[in-house]
Amino acid sequence: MFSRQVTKNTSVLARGFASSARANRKVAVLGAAGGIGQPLSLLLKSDSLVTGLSLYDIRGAPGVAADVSHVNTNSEVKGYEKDDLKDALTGAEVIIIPAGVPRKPGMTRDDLFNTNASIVRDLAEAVAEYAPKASIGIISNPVNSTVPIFAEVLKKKGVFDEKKLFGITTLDVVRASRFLGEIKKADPKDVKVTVVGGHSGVTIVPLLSQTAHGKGVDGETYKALVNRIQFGGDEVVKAKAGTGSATLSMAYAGARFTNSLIRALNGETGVVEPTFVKSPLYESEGVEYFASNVELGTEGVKKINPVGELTAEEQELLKACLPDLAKNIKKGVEFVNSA
Ligand SMILES: NC(=O)C1=CN([C@@H]2O[C@H](COP(=O)(O)OP(=O)(O)OC[C@H]3O[C@@H](n4cnc5c(N)ncnc54)[C@H](O)[C@@H]3O)[C@@H](O)[C@H]2O)C=CC1
Ligand SMILES: O=C([O-])CC(=O)C(=O)O
Repeated sequence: MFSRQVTKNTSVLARGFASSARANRKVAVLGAAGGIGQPLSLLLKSDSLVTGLSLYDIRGAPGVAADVSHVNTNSEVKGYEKDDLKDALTGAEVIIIPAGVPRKPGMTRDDLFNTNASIVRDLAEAVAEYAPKASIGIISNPVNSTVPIFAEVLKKKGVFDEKKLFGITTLDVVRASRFLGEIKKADPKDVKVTVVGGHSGVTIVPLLSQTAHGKGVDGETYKALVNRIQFGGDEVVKAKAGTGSATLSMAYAGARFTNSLIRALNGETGVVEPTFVKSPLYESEGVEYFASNVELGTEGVKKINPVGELTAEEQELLKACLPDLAKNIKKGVEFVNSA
């Protein structure tokens, strides 16, 4: 099902996602009853690498758990709500977080900060207490700020491991692959696009020159494609007309990321996913977190790949990205430390 950046992968239906040497992983989803949480939980239930599924939401997760638990795969599913966060998190090795409000038309992701920052902070406090060694994937927006918020809370609690905290930016490469495939009339599974930076507007930097299919795209077509990749989320927000943002494609992207992470944790080598992590790449320019292709391993982040060679246009895109990204990161860091 998942066409991935670097390693091979085939149909989930054919093999229940990829198999791996040691398949024994409990995954917790926080925000499991939401627009993303429900289809993500279903996809994780169909992933043979997920042996336990712990579904938590402030409301509704036991119902979702009862529903997906009837899917005839081997994993155990349990649902938790309200104050049951401790039980939901205990023993979780991977925690995926789509908790928080989505955008409405006219809003930026940063407009979600006021509501989602405190949701993510509170969940980070619980994770620090009940699952401090877990690998954590953050979906909640604004990702450029929620990842630093999560990190600052874990630092305060003395349990921050930069190898184990990931902002999930997979949807950007999923979109880029699909949109470029449409233009080149190619099967998206053969179209791999590297996307770096952050996860909002101009902080999303597609590197089309680094893929064979992207090389010939220029002029207005290039500009329109870059814009569509950067603002793909807005396309969905507008089409949903006030009822939310991308949920199904995000669930697909989140399940792909989780599957890659588990395969790497289980010892598979050569697993590479784009993800927003604590990164040295632009630290000297005040950007402490940055998405690029990251090789995953048994401890989480194994190797952060550099962005590679950029065209003049891509250098301009990166120039526009860095100051915005630095601002978003600072806002997250200050939210925790000025409280
Ligand atoms: N990283 C990415 O690429 C993407 C991120 N998103 C973001 O994902 C988030 C969720 O989006 P949707 O699922 O569409 O929203 P939704 O409103 O449908 O679901 C959110 C769920 O979070 C739950 N929730 C709220 N506070 C909680 C808490 N303290 N603990 C546990 N659960 C809590 C709600 O009860 C609700 O069920 C939004 O912030 C959205 O912007 C959306 C699409 C892509
Ligand atoms: O656009 C949004 O608000 C949701 C999101 O992050 C995306 O779809 O990429």
